[in-house]
Amino acid sequence: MAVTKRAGRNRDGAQAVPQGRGGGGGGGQPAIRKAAYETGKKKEVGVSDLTLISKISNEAINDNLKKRFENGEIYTYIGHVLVSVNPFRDLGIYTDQVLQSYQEASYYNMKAYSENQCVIISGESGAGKTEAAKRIMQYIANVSGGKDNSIQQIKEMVLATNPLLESFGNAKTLRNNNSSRFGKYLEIQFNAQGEPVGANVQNYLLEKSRVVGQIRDERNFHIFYQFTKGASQEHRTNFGIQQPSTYAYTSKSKCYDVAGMDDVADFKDTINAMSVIGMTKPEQDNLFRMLAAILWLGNVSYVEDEEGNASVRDQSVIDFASYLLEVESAHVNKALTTRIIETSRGGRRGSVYDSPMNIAQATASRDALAKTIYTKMFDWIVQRVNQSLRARGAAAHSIGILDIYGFEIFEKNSFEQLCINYVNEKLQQIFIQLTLKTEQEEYEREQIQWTPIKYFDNKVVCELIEEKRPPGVFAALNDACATAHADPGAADQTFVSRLNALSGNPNFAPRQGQFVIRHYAGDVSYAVEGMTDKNKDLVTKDILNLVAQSGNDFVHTIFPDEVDQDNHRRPPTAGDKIKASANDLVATLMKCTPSYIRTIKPNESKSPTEYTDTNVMHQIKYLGLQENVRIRRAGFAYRQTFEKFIERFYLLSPACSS
Ligand SMILES: Nc1ncnc2c1ncn2[C@@H]1O[C@H](COP(=O)(O)OP(=O)(O)OP(=O)(O)O)[C@@H](O)[C@H]1O
Repeated sequence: MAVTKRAGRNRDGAQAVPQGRGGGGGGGQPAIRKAAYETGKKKEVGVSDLTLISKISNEAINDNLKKRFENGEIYTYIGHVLVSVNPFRDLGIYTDQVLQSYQEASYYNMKAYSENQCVIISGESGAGKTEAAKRIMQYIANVSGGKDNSIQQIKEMVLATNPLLESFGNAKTLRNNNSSRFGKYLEIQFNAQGEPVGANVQNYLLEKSRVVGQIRDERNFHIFYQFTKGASQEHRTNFGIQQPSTYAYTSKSKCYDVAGMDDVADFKDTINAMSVIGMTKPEQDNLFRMLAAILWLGNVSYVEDEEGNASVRDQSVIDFASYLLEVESAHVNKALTTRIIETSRGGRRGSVYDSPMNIAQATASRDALAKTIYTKMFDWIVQRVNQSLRARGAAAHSIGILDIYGFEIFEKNSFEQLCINYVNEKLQQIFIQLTLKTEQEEYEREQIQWTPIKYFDNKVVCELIEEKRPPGVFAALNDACATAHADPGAADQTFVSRLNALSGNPNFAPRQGQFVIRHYAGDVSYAVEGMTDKNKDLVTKDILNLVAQSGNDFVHTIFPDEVDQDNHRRPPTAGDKIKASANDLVATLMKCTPSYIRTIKPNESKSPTEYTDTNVMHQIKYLGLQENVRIRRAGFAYRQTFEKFIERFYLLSPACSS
């Protein structure tokens, strides 16, 4: 957490005089102000700020973090950057009393300097980003005053977004039992007195493929288990809800429970969070009805008829899904076994007819419907949260907290990992730009004597993925989607041939059916199969026709006026969307004063005692901590524009004393 122990010296805990070289500050802003002295009784283990270590090396940083970790000290600074090592246990340090004794840099700076702030939390999957984000929210709620009812209500709602969005957007993965499968930028708006008056959530790319399948020992989104285990009798009767083993979408990976997680209790928290946010019972029922529809759609299976076409195995399953979606069962049957084909002649539209699908195509179309409903529902939840959190009164400033899915490498990596890792590259790029690059450039510009400190600039990897010309990975994918039309296998092949153009790139290597990207955090091998299909991300005409016939108002709400499919301009692909939102995010973050939290995962076993040197060393290296320490140590601890310096310290001038 970007929080420092409050110093005893000044009333507000601020250090009145700028330090000399080599301490806190940095990033061009006095982001975190360090304590003048430790007020706690505990003896400091190692150094609490890595700029103070005697010798700068990856090994020395590791030794220091390890010593502190083993002593229950998970937070260590590098000037204004906070390094946090996941303790995998409750340290009992987040009590109200402890929170009150701390001073969080972004909140303080927002009030003191009237600047919008952002906290960028990064680190690999399971390193502790979401927990850190929650602690910051808890801290802000704790110290931001406001006895007023509406302020209290905003605080409660902001905190309630966590259990709600986690239920629908988090899942157990091999790397993390509560892994965020979507990205989130929460912006809390404050009035001139520093009281929260509203908030806004921006969500990024939900991993929707998880709705219809998970690998062994992973689960679907938490909500599916919460609902099936904890549903009320009313929902069980009306929506046909049984235990998770009943449904293909929650039983294929044979993983129903997560150690330390109580789905039934969590379900109560989810419902409670919905109520706090202001979701009415009918609104909640709408969501549960859609969840039930998804679960029952997953149970639709097919047999092959004499012509090799897919035919529904058990009509009663379709009938029940149709009842939930409020669509005639014949329409669902048709949408899941045939597809609309449109002929064109000489660029003109020809005739339209239904073509039967084989089992693989029918299964894909069933899954597409389930995934689409879930994504639309998730977007609706975020919108609904934003509607309730709309600012009451004038917002003067804001603090944004970015908690995005962490960098991940699995045995098999697909389009989802490419997008997740791409966003992580973009965040690393911001960190490099603002902490390693700009500062050195500034010294050079101001002709301050400076020995350049080398670091790996991952800009080249961002370009490899996102450049239009020469075409990067996303452009190659788009190109393949545009040229190879309906057959996904052919599109994947075209993609492979387009990728060949990248083979000279040192951060790229084509492999048989795969390609490797040398990311800042490690080499990842991506499987080509299915990538173009995922990139296309089309809501098919068949699905749109189906939902258009629904008698359920909520279905129409989540599928508002869909893209005009007759418009022949290519709709944005999933790659286009993630690229655009990642670049918007970067632009938003660049407008704020940043604080950074670099989270570290000490072991793979999620053990509270194990500290695996090789794992941590790898993270220390790719996070660029050593370079960060070098620059912070050699650079000026306090760097501020003259205007802001005056604004902050004019009272100390003798000229102001009379
Ligand atoms: N400060 C902390 N105190 C106690 N436990 C923690 C702390 N931070 C993380 N954990 C434990 O580690 C788990 C993983 O942390 P978290 O979900 O925050 O990781 P993440 O970086 O957000 O991962 P992902 O990218 O997969 O979403 C938590 O569920 C919790 O059990």
